[in-house]
Amino acid sequence: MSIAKQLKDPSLFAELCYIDGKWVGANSAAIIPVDNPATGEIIGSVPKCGAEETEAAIAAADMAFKSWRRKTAGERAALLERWFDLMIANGDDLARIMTLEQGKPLAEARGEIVYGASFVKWFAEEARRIYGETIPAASADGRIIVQKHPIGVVGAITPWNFPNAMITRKAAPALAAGCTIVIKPAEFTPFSALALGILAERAGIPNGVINIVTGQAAEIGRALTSSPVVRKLTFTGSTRVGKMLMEQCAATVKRVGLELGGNAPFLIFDDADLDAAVTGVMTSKFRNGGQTCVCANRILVQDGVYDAFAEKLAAATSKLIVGDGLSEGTTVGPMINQAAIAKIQEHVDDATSNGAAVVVGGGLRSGLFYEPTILRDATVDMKIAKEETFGPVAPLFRFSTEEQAVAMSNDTPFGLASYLYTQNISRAFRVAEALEFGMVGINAGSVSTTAAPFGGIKESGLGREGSHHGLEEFLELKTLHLGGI
Ligand SMILES: NC(=O)c1ccc[n+]([C@@H]2O[C@H](COP(=O)([O-])OP(=O)(O)OC[C@H]3O[C@@H](n4cnc5c(N)ncnc54)[C@H](O)[C@@H]3O)[C@@H](O)[C@H]2O)c1
Ligand SMILES: O=C[C@H](O)CS(=O)(=O)O
Repeated sequence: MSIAKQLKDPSLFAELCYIDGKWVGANSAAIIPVDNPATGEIIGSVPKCGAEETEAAIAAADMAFKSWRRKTAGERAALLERWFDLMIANGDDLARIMTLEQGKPLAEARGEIVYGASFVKWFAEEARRIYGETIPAASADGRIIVQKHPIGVVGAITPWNFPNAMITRKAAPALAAGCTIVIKPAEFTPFSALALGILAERAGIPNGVINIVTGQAAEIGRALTSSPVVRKLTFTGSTRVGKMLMEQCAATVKRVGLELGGNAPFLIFDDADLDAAVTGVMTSKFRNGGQTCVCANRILVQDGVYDAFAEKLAAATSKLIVGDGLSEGTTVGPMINQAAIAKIQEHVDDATSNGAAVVVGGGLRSGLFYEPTILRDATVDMKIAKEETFGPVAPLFRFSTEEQAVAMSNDTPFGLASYLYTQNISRAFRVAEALEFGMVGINAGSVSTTAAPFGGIKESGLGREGSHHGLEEFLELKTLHLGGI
């Protein structure tokens, strides 16, 4: 059945791009089919745009910037509030679109819609708090005033794993700051993005303020990064592509915001509350089938609780229900594509051929459905220790001392999220401060919330999203010097 027929409001399903307030196809009329990873069925198509259409979107965003930046913070906030209200009101349809194109269980998709919308609400409120500064000058009659201005037209490139929230976490602060935006969603999940465009239009956000271009990633990316009009590129996705885009942005000295890959360690000490730690791992590891940048990738367990923890985690994992995200009770949906399955299997095969033992799962069930898997006796030389698996596989590593656990954790070029479970408050702070990661969950399996800065260090990225820090990323400081210095 077509997506539209499954929606309360079929008009939320768009198969065209949104440029300058108009719904348009590619200039060449070429399209890209989009499938449902749970069934393999083609569920629609989107325009296969390239440089020309992206340049048109940039020009529209540039024109709209002139008037959008001049709106009062209250006016921008009111439009964002209306966009938020429409997301919440249409939450069921947005969630269904997401599950159909991305695969995650419907309950998780609903959760993402609320999470995604929360950024719009948050930054609508923050728009009113873009304060400047006055600084005492060196001379008695001098004055120094610091103003904050929107950076300009923003290019945003987003991934498939969170097709709604990764867009709103960028677009909402950009618009709140007075910027306009050109968004290129992932080719696997364009319909969630386009539905957000429909709701932005209905909210009355002016033409050209939000533009959404689907199509050829490299060509659209190149048009965004090479344009002198685009003053900031914000990207969420793999470290490989992020590095390439950063290089491309150098020619026009754009500001870059990069939310890249992770390799999160999850430390469980002998003194941890083991049941709480199991709950934490289940939340962190299996959300979105393990396809989350902050997912626990390496689970490090201290000697004294290793066996007990492995047993408890295996029992909890065995209760997960793999299936179509639309089926009642499903807790783990399909992986996004064959390449994802191949990488997961490669990691499991490499681990087992080097001494790891499968406790639960370990293989493909059918189609793109991979079994939730627990591996014991994982070691640091395995691929699974070095790369992001991005699937429902939990490898258990063993450690003896706190120092060893910290060293193992930090032995990665990535630095996004990390987690630790202990009941010793001194250890909690000591270890958290020694972990080289942008975020640390202490007795917490989740670090994702609107109010907190989200982002990584090292090769996991640059800049922060969410929180009041997320707004600063879209603002430039301008210093006015009055009188003598
Ligand atoms: N740090 C974070 O906040 C965060 C959040 C979500 C995902 N991620 C990371 O994203 C990765 C998974 O996402 P993915 O597979 O979609 O990543 P990806 O890098 O393949 O794709 C991300 C986006 O970049 C586009 N893209 C691909 N090649 C491009 C090119 N040459 N030029 C311009 N754009 C290009 C894609 O079309 C997509 O829109 C994982 O590594 C995950 O950890 C990070
Ligand atoms: O994939 C990583 C995202 O940032 C998702 S979330 O913000 O942690 O939900």
